[in-house]
Amino acid sequence: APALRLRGCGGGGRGARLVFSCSASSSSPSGEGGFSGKVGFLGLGIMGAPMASNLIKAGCDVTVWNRTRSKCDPLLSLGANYEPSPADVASSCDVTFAMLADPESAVEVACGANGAAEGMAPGKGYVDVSTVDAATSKLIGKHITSTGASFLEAPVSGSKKPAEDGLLIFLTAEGLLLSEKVGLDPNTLVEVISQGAISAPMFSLKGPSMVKAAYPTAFPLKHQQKDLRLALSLAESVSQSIPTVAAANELYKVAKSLGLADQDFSAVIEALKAKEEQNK
Ligand SMILES: NC(=O)C1=CN([C@@H]2O[C@H](COP(=O)(O)OP(=O)(O)OC[C@H]3O[C@@H](n4cnc5c(N)ncnc54)[C@H](OP(=O)(O)O)[C@@H]3O)[C@@H](O)[C@H]2O)C=CC1
Ligand SMILES: O=CC(=O)O
Repeated sequence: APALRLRGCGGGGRGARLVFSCSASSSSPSGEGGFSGKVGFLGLGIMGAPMASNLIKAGCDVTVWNRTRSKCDPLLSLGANYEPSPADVASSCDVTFAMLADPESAVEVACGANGAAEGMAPGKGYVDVSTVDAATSKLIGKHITSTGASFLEAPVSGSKKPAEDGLLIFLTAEGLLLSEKVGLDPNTLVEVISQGAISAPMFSLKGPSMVKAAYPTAFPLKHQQKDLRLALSLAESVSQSIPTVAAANELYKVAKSLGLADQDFSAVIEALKAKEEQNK
């Protein structure tokens, strides 16, 4: 049977990295515990679709659901099963992943009517890989664990291409990126960032788009601005000053007002260009 392995490594505790793999063999080469079974996937957008696709290609028995039903079709062609609601996916699977746009959709899919929590039970697991804030994650965790199921918050660092290539880095810290105030070991933070897409390679990934002024969407600008909003809100809650994020957020807001919300976030450079024009 195919095996889906979830194991924490590196840093330990709140800063641990999640190594996630699905292989056609049930034996773990490292000898560590894993599990075999049915895998659910909720949210088949830019990121979710290639992640689910890789699971299927690796031999996992995958069941999908997406708000817009038609986005399931390519996955069904690859052999995925379909269920009509998050609750149905959760009840028919051993572990269910969710890759949703933002906190609101993550809560709706997990805790709303016919949400995943309704299909959870002891022995099952729910892994939210969307990028959300700590309060949202705790709320979802509360709903899921109240059913006796397990919950893991595991946002990913990477983008469309790393998702397609199976090279995403899963971050399993409870409170992300805002220093010891939110309980994160800064050494682990540095280690994790140095291995992720938010290290210097992001510049080589986005720089060419900025130079060409062509922004094919890998990570929508609207989602980047949402993440800045989440970071600002968390920082506010612990009175932490994050001036660079605040400044970046202003720039992303300008970019959104220019109609660039659905472009790749590298289009933020257009906001700088607009400011220059204004100052002429
Ligand atoms: N793109 C990237 O490079 C990266 C993105 N992320 C994070 O991953 C997450 C997903 O991003 P991405 O795949 O790019 O975004 P997309 O906009 O492509 O996908 C968003 C998904 O959320 C679903 N969704 C939105 N609102 C609702 C709702 N109210 N109810 C149910 N489902 C809903 C969409 O369904 P529908 O198809 O019906 O619209 C879609 O499946 C975000 O949290 C983002 O911050 C993390 C790392 C990199
Ligand atoms: O949400 C985006 C990321 O790369 O992290």
